[in-house]
Amino acid sequence: MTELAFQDQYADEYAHCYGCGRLNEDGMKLKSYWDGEETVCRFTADPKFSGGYPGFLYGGMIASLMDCHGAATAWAAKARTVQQEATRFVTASLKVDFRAPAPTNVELEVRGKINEIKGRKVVVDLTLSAAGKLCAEGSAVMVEIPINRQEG
Ligand SMILES: CCCCCCCCCCCCCCCC(=O)SCCNC(=O)CCNC(=O)[C@H](O)C(C)(C)COP(=O)(O)OP(=O)(O)OC[C@H]1O[C@@H](n2cnc3c(N)ncnc32)[C@H](O)[C@@H]1OP(=O)(O)O
Repeated sequence: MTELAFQDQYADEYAHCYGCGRLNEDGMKLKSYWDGEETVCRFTADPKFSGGYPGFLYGGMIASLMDCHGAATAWAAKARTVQQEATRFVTASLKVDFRAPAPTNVELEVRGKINEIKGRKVVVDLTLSAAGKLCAEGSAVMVEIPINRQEG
């Protein structure tokens, strides 16, 4: 049986994100999974996402990968620990330290680790590596959308 990605378990109304929404035809459709107590997302960036120098990814894309994987990790952590269906997490805060250039055309590995779960808030520690080399690290504060939020 193939494991379902976290993002593929979001309700349809939460599945339109450019980064990871399965229903966004133009998006990147990032997929995140458990790997023991950590989570992992793998993505190879097309050279069209280069930064100022050919062959290396622009910083906004690095942040975007960490952001979407962080939101998905928060969702999965809530589902696993509280054992209740989560709605969808949005990013309240994202901090990224860029440690080394990240290449395009090379599989990148984004990893998440739960730092804190408190009420609707989940804090996720994140890294992004290429071929085992750390390129970026940071953390995200993710907040779950209350069920009635969409109704105003
Ligand atoms: C976008 C929403 C539309 C909703 C209507 C329709 C929804 C339809 C589905 C949409 C699905 C979209 C999915 C998109 C996924 C992305 O792309 S995220 C995009 C970027 N992020 C955003 O646009 C979020 C904009 N910000 C917000 O909506 C609100 O500020 C937030 C994040 C929901 C938080 O507001 P809140 O619900 O009033 O929560 P609040 O009680 O203030 O804080 C909860 C906890 O988080 C902490 N916290 C809050 N902000 C911060 C911060 N900046 N730094 C550190 N800690 C913080 C608080 O301190 C608190 O912690 P504790 O005191 O409990 O320890």
